[in-house]
Amino acid sequence: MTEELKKGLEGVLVAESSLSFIDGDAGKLIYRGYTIDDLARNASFEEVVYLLWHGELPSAAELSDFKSSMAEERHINDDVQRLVRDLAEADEEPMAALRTIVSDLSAYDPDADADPTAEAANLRKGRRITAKIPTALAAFSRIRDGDEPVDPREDLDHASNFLYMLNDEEPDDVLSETFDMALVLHADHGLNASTFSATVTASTLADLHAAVTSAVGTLSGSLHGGANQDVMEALLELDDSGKEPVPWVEDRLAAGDRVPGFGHRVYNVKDPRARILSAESEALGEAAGTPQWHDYSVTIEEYLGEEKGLAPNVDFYSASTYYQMGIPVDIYTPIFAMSRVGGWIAHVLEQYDDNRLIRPRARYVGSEDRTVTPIDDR
Ligand SMILES: CC(=O)SCCNC(=O)CCNC(=O)[C@H](O)C(C)(C)COP(=O)(O)OP(=O)(O)OC[C@H]1O[C@@H](n2cnc3c(N)ncnc32)[C@H](O)[C@@H]1OP(=O)(O)O
Ligand SMILES: O=C([O-])CC(=O)C(=O)O
Repeated sequence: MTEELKKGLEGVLVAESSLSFIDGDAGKLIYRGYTIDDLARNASFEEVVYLLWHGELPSAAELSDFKSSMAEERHINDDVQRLVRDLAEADEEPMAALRTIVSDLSAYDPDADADPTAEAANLRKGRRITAKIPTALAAFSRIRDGDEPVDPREDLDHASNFLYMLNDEEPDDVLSETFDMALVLHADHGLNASTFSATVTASTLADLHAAVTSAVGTLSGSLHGGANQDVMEALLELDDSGKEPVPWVEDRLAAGDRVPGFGHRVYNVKDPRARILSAESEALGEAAGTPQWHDYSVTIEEYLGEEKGLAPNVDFYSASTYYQMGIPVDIYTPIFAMSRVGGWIAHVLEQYDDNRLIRPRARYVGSEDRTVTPIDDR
C-alpha cells in the first residue's frame, strides 16, 4: 500500500475507460477515437450520445430509432411539472433545482425497481433522464420569467427542441447548429469531477438516478461547470466597469481572485473546445454587431497567456456564445449538465460493467490515544 499522498487525486489512474481521451499537452480531445473537431463539425448531439453509450456511431436507421425513442420521452408528468413550478416560484438556484428534479424523476421511472446494474434498463433510464432534463429546465426558466412552460415537440432534434421550449419559438439554423455543437463539445471529458462523482456513486451499486444526481451536484461548483456562469458575470462586470480588459484582470488578480474560465487540471495548453467555441462566439458577435464579448475575451486570453501561462478552458468561450444566443446567464451550468449527462451515463455503464467499490484512504493526521472525559468535567 503506497503512502504517497495525491491531493486532488492529481494524475492518479483509477479506472480504464474507452470513452474519451485528453492529450493535455497537445490540446487534443477524442471521444471513442474521433477528434472533437471532427465530431463538432460532422455529428449531432444525438449521434454523439449514441456513440458514447453504444461504442459506435449509429447508422441512419439506428439514429432515426434512437432519436425517436429519446424524443418520445421528452414529456414530464404533472407531478414533476408541479415540482418544477414550486422550485421556480421559490427562486431556487437552477443547479439545485436540476439536482432535485433529476432525483425526483426516479419516482416515476418505469425501470426504477430494476437491478441497478441491468444495462438494458439503464439505457432506457438514461434516455428518459437525458430527454426530460431539457423539458424541466426550459419550464423552470420560463416559469421564473412569469411565462407558461412550452410542451416539447417530437419532430425537432434535441438542441432545437430545447431552444423552442425555452423561447416558444423555433430557432433558426444558426442558433440550432451552434447549440447542437455546444452540446457535442460538452458531452464527455474523461474522469472530470462530476463524472468521477457519478462513478463513485455507481460503484456502491446505487442506481443511475443516484449517480446522475451526485454528478449534477458536483458540476455546480465554480471550479467546475459553474465557471461558465461566472465567466459571463465577469464579462458583464468588466463591460459595466468602463475599464479596459487588461487593467480589469490585473485588479482581479491583485485582489487574489481567480479568473473564471482559465486553467485546467489536465490541459497545459488551450482547451480544444475553447478554440471551437471562440470561433462560434466571434461569428455570433459579427452577425449581431456585438463584437465586444469576443474582443474582451481575446484580450484577456492573450494577457493571461503571456503573464501567467494560463489558457482558457471550455467555460471561457461557451459563456459569450450562450449570451449572444439570448440564453439566460444562470442556466449556462444546467445546459452543461444537459449535455454532460450523456457522458455521465456512459461512464456509469462502464463502471457497472466492471465494478469495484471506489474507496480511497486519507492519511490520518488527527490525535490518537485520547479518552473520553465525563461530560460534567469538560
Ligand atoms: C469544465 C471545467 O470544469 S473547466 C474548469 C472550470 N473552472 C474554472 O474555470 C475556474 C478557474 N480555474 C481554476 O480554479 C483552476 O484552474 C482549476 C480548478 C480549473 C484547476 O485547478 P488545479 O489543477 O488544481 O490548479 P491549481 O489550482 O493548483 O492552479 C495552478 C496555478 O495556477 C493558478 N491558476 C489556476 N487557474 C487560475 C485562474 N483561473 N486564475 C488565476 N490563477 C489561476 C493558481 O493560482 C496556481 O498558481 P500558484 O501555483 O502560483 O498557486
Ligand atoms: O475535465 C475536467 O476536469 C473539467 C472539464 O474540462 C470538463 O469536465 O469538461
